[in-house]
Amino acid sequence: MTSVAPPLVRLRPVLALLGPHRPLLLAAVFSGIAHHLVVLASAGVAAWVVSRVITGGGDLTGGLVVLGVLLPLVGLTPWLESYLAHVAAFRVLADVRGRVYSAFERLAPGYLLERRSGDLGSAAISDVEQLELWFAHTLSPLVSAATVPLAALTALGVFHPTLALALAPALILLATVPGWLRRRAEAQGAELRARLGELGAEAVDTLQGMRELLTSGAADRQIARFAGQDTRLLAAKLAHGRRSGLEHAVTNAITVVGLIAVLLTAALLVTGGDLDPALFPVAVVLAATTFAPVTAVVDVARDLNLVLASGDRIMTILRTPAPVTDRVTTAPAGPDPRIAFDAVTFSYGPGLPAAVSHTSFTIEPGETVALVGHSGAGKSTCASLLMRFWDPDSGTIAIGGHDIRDFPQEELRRLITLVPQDVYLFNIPIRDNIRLGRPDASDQDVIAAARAAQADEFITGLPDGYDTVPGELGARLSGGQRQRVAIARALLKDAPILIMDEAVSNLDAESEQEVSAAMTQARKNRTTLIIAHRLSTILTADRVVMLENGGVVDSGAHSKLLARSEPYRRLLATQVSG
Ligand SMILES: Nc1ncnc2c1ncn2[C@@H]1O[C@H](COP(=O)(O)OP(=O)(O)OP(=O)(O)O)[C@@H](O)[C@H]1O
Repeated sequence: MTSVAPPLVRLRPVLALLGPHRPLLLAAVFSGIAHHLVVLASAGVAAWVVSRVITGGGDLTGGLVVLGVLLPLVGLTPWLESYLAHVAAFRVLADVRGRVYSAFERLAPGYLLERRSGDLGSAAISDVEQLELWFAHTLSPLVSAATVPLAALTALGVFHPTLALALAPALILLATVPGWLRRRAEAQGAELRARLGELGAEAVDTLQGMRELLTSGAADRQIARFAGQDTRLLAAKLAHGRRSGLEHAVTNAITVVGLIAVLLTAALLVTGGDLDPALFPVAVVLAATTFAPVTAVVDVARDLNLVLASGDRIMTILRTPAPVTDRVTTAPAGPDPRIAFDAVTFSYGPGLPAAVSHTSFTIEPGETVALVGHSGAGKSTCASLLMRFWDPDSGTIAIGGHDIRDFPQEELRRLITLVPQDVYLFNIPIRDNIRLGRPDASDQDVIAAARAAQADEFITGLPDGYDTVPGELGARLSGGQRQRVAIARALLKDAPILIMDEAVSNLDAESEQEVSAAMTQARKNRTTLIIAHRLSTILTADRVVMLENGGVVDSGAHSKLLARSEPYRRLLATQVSG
């Protein structure tokens, strides 16, 4: 990702993420300024005391009392700065993480299909974490770096203006160091974050597809691919490190040259009789202390490119508009679960062919309609449109006579339950997986739903029964078992409309019988749309709607279609299993 906007413009939205935590960070900034001023003052006073001891002159009590007051503050103020800045940063990070997760939900599933999940995971976790550098370690030092040197220059100027003039060039030069290689640094930051995201995505892909990799003998190739990406990440890190090291070296050199300049100037002023010798150590200590906050900022600024890149990646997610938005806040009262597609046309993006074209069909309350068609005919798209994952380009979909856009999405999805083909089980106990759509359901209700879905018997046979954790992606359960858990989930949610995407993969005869019994149970008293791949399912449907190239070619009872439609007979012969 290349960005042409200057860093301050790009950091502004990142700053806005502070939100209600602004006062906390402001308190950290004040503590930071106080810390540097206290260090400056105590170093100055200490140098003054030392020079009085060396020159053997006068009463030290006043200086020692001031030191006695300042020294505890030297310890307290940085602790306070660090504590407050970290509390603010961690709170902001928690907020931003919440906003990124909400954005995932808002953008699902369209945007998520276009991006790799490992890369999105990296944005949600490590990019957000990267912002800590900005909120906890950059903002406060940045303000201190701007204010403290001014105080030191003023003090030196009071001793002798030439001292301030000797220090100023080094300070100004130091402040410009992050700008020297800015473009290169930003490109490196973007590259590094992108490579990290890519590697995360590859790792997730590899783990998810491990079975396929092993069975196709492609594991070695994948390892080589992974190693290739790792090498690219290493190259990006080395480039970042080289530039960062160069900046560090330059910063050190400028600091030393600046100190020598003040030392020499002060020495010349003392020998020329223009500066009180007692002020010599004070001037040198002041100059040395002044560099600390500036170099601290230059040090963190070396990694600011990573913050900018992470901020860009996060803002891209937060700013992407949702594919569907709510236009109402309340749903129509108690709609009949009658579904009507009316001349619906939809394509997945500009320039792409219509996935569904002028499609019209209805499902009466309590009726089961089997949606059939060749692969790519538009069956899943119809189901996605009914759940408003996308809105049609033209035409309407209505439930109980109300356009589905007249329901808030949450209310609409409360009316519908989906049993997908590829059931996703979370790595939490089976009982909580079943409870997903109704978290307040009692254990008895969970068990009743599992019984109705023919799942209770196998669940109670598992080592931990309903407390068994099904493993990542439900890996410890068979396909038929996962489907029955999903049906139990649907039964427990008890929505009036059911969408089922029947599994294409072959289940063994026993599993198939159990899944089909569970499906029959789930369909009772519900308006059901089944994306059907089996004749046995089609036979139990009240009506069949056949799609071809996104449009309805025929609909009616199976027996009638069988008698009158050649495309339907061909479909049954080639695509539908027994
Ligand atoms: N996310 C997407 N982006 C772009 N095109 C898509 C997307 N999903 C589906 N399509 C395209 O839309 C068309 C309809 O796909 P859809 O998944 O609805 O068909 P289907 O009948 O459900 O097929 P299958 O039985 O194979 O699942 C196909 O041409 C497909 O390539």
